[in-house]
Amino acid sequence: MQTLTSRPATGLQGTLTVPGDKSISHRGLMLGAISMGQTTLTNFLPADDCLSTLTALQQLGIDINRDDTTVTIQGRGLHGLTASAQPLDMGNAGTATRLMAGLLAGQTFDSTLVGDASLSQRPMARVQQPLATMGAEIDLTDGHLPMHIHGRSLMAADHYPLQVASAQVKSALILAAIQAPTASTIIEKLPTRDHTERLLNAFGGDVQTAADGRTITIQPQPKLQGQAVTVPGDMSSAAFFMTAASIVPGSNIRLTQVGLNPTRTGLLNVLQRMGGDVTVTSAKSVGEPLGTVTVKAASLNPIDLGAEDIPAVIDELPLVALLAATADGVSHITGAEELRFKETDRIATIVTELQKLGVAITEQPDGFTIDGRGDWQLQTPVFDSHGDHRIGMMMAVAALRLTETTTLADEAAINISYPRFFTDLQHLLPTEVRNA
Ligand SMILES: O=C(O)C1=C[C@@H](OP(=O)(O)O)[C@@H](O)[C@H](O)C1
Ligand SMILES: C=C(OP(=O)(O)O)C(=O)O
Repeated sequence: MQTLTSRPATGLQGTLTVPGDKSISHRGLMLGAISMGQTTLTNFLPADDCLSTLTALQQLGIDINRDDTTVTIQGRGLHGLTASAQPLDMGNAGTATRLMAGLLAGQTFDSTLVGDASLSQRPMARVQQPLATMGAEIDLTDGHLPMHIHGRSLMAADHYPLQVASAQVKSALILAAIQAPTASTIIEKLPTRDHTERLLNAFGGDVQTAADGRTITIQPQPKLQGQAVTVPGDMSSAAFFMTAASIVPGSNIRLTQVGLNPTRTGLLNVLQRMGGDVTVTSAKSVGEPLGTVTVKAASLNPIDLGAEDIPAVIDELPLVALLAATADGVSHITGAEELRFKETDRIATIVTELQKLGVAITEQPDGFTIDGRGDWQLQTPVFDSHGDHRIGMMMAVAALRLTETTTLADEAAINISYPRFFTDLQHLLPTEVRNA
């Protein structure tokens, strides 16, 4: 149980560099493993999810060394992985599981993937079914982990239309497609984060997205070469402080080296549309754009988001709910049913936790409606992450608006994506409330 910091007198102040991006850290490890020669990842995210990927790749015979946020991988090429004697434990990481499914489906050996209780409830048929059209043989238990992958030669994907707007499913297919004998084409439902495409091209692959933004062509059997990759700061981690600075009066913060890939900047757009005080300065980028984001407190307007807005803000929707809870008027979030398939059913957990603040939030099948008034009436001071890192951190940000003392149960879940979260938050607080 963690005691949360309540209303800091002068708001959040100062400059912070958030840790490396989780999505890019996973992908950097995997691509390093299947490239020839050495890959170095700088500013790698040493959080539980990425460490699950790192350990799994070691079990698959790859020599990987980590010194805090610097990782060195001795790649063995596209056909250099070897069978693991033990099941691969993917922990809590959906991204690691789905991407590994695509990567391992085309290998010459069998693999078994397991995970924790939350991951074992998450849908895996979404990768099994499209991979099966490429000839993959993957067994699930009722659509869930454990996953048994019978490695075999794959066929190309021929204009495969993705059924869900999911970068994880897209990336699984791309990692399978590079192992096929001929070129593959897949068609996204909506554009989603494109880190796999960018990184594969940086390692010597050839993945092209057509002008429609949805049709992706993958050339087979690339000769991938190890690279030096600097992982940009995680926009999804920066988002907690962007939200905190927006809703805590007096705040003025600067976040540096934040990844600004346009498929990830949905929260910046949301804040701008809500009347937030946000300034973005782009920096020189290598492969992935990055820059500095300055955020000051502002009074916010309500917002409506629909299906096409969702992918670029999918992991920030708990924060969108919190922002909407401070805006004067009714916000509608629709087309976000994917939230039900995350670490928790995030529609349910967002509603449960925000109702503890007295927020007028109503659950919908595909999102929620919030009548924000800003004058919350705390109903219960004990918040719960429900084992979901993003819900826990969202409630720690909410607590910054309150004058009452509150606590967070199951706060360890935060280690999944942001072990340094409370330290970084303290760094932005005026000295008199630090370590309160
Ligand atoms: O590809 C990725 O790295 C991720 C994609 C998203 O999932 P979906 O693509 O399944 O929506 C996101 O929620 C997750 O945190 C990371
Ligand atoms: C949904 C998330 O991650 P994953 O799907 O990789 O578990 C997340 O980080 O919010």
